[in-house]
Amino acid sequence: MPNQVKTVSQTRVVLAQVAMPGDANPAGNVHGGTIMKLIDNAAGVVAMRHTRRNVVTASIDRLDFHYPVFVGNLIILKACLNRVGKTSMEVGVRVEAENVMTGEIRHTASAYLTFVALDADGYPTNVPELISETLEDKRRLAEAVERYERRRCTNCRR
Ligand SMILES: CCCCCCCCCCCCCCCC(=O)SCCNC(=O)CCNC(=O)[C@H](O)C(C)(C)COP(=O)(O)OP(=O)(O)OC[C@H]1O[C@@H](n2cnc3c(N)ncnc32)[C@H](O)[C@@H]1OP(=O)(O)O
Repeated sequence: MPNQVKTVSQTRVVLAQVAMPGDANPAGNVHGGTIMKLIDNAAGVVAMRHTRRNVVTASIDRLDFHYPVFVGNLIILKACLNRVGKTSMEVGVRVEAENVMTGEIRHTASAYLTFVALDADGYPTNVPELISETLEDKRRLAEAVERYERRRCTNCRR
């Protein structure tokens, strides 16, 4: 049912993956590009669950890595839909790294991604409405609207 209205909680995902030696950069920490791909996948699943359509990543906002992720850490990605436009959606992703031996969890990165839903011919198509139910959902929506306005202003100056 592609056009069915959905709540934020209906599409949120938590993905977890153990960081393996093959994920490491030459310094032995997890490669930033590996984390970026996981972020794109987690956010993409949320956008697909909301639309039940093919989606493409249109943009990724500034991405800061606060702490290194080490091989053996459990990488946990928490993603949810913040805002929908006409054919686009903003998904927020929080990345945590858990040391499974000690239980220590560190917030290592956050990112905001915009996805566009495509119809069967590959053209942008309308996305379902989003219901922001909780106070947290509403705060995220308000912040997403601010980011959308900022992006629009930046694009206008080009
Ligand atoms: C076999 C199946 C199994 C499936 C089960 C597995 C599930 C596993 C899931 C994994 C999920 C992975 C997810 C990875 C997804 C990729 O990796 S996609 C690859 C990288 N991305 C691309 O190649 C996209 C290339 N770009 C494009 O195709 C086009 O520029 C776009 C993004 C479709 C936009 O097209 P356009 O003609 O510019 O569209 P336009 O009508 O002007 O704008 C449409 C909307 O996009 C917005 N927009 C356009 N550009 C931007 C921008 N730069 N920034 C923000 N918003 C923008 C507009 O504001 C507008 O928003 P609305 O007002 O409608 O809400």
